[in-house]
Amino acid sequence: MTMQQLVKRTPADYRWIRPPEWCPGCGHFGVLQSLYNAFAELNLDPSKIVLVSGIGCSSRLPHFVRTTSVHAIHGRAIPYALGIKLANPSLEVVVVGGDGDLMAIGGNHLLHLGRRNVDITVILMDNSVYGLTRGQAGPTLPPGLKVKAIPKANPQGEINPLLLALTAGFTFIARGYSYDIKYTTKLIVEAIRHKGSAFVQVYSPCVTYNNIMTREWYEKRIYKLEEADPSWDPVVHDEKEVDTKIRKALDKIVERDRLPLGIFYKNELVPTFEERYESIYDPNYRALPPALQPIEVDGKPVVDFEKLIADKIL
Ligand SMILES: Cc1ncc(C[n+]2csc(CCOP(=O)(O)OP(=O)(O)O)c2C)c(N)n1
Ligand code: SF4
Ligand SMILES: [Mg+2]
Repeated sequence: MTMQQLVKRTPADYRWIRPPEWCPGCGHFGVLQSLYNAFAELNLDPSKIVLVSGIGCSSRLPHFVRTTSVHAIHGRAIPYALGIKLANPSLEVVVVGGDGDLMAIGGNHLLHLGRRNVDITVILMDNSVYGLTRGQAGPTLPPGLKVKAIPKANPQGEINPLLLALTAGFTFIARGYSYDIKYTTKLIVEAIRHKGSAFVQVYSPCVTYNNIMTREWYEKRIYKLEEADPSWDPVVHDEKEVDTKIRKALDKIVERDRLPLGIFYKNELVPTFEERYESIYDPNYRALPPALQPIEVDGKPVVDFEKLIADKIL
């Protein structure tokens, strides 16, 4: 057993000295606490976690956590996360962001993470508005709702993030609720443990700008899949079960009047991108990933750029 494994960390070990700067009561506090709890439960070494975000109130979260982090540009957290994970697959890479960041400007990147099944966890802090820029309609705001900052009812249709993630190919799909920290912690733990791309949508109300989808609004609608159906089993145990499990997940994901929470789908039988890359391109990829390879010897680059240019590889 290594020294790292002997250390038993607590949620406080992941708290950064800078206190969160969100409005009192904001749902994002619950996601932050759930993340501290999940990291502690998994006893992750803070220096091996990389949190990546874009721009938004939600995307400020990495500032409040004692890990390596990248507060990137709006909508581009996933490409940064992909680069980090592929350069050093031993890192635990977690993306956090809002519905604006991950579903609107960054929606395309989400699709391509799913189909690649890179071992990254994405946590969507969903409040259906652009909190940081004062409450405009976000892509998950249902049509017909009139939140504070828009002049009339929302004329646009909404994105169902779980439907998008499932069809994109994410192999772990779950939904939590930020004021239920214990439950959200459990989902985040499972998502990080999962081998492959994991997506967790957390309903995380904006108490300042979303005056419709409030705590009361959610608490009238949410329920837990496994409480409603004790036989609920989202795990694909055999490849023959894939279609049936996807259909069962879809049935629940499209519910609108009631909002199910829990794990909808989990399939670890799909190889990750890292596994495929290793078997097709480089059997030493994970043992000696790009981030651990020397880039120079005695001040000279290891790579012969002249040759690469001559070979038309660059
Ligand atoms: C390229 C670009 N376009 C637009 C913006 C303005 N902007 C900043 S945050 C944001 C959306 C934030 O909403 P969300 O991701 O849902 O986070 P929340 O604040 O609700 O937690 C927008 C549109 C920007 N910073 N950069
Ligand atoms: S504006 Fe909304 S999302 Fe942003 S901190 Fe305040 S309550 Fe939270
Ligand atoms: Mg938002």
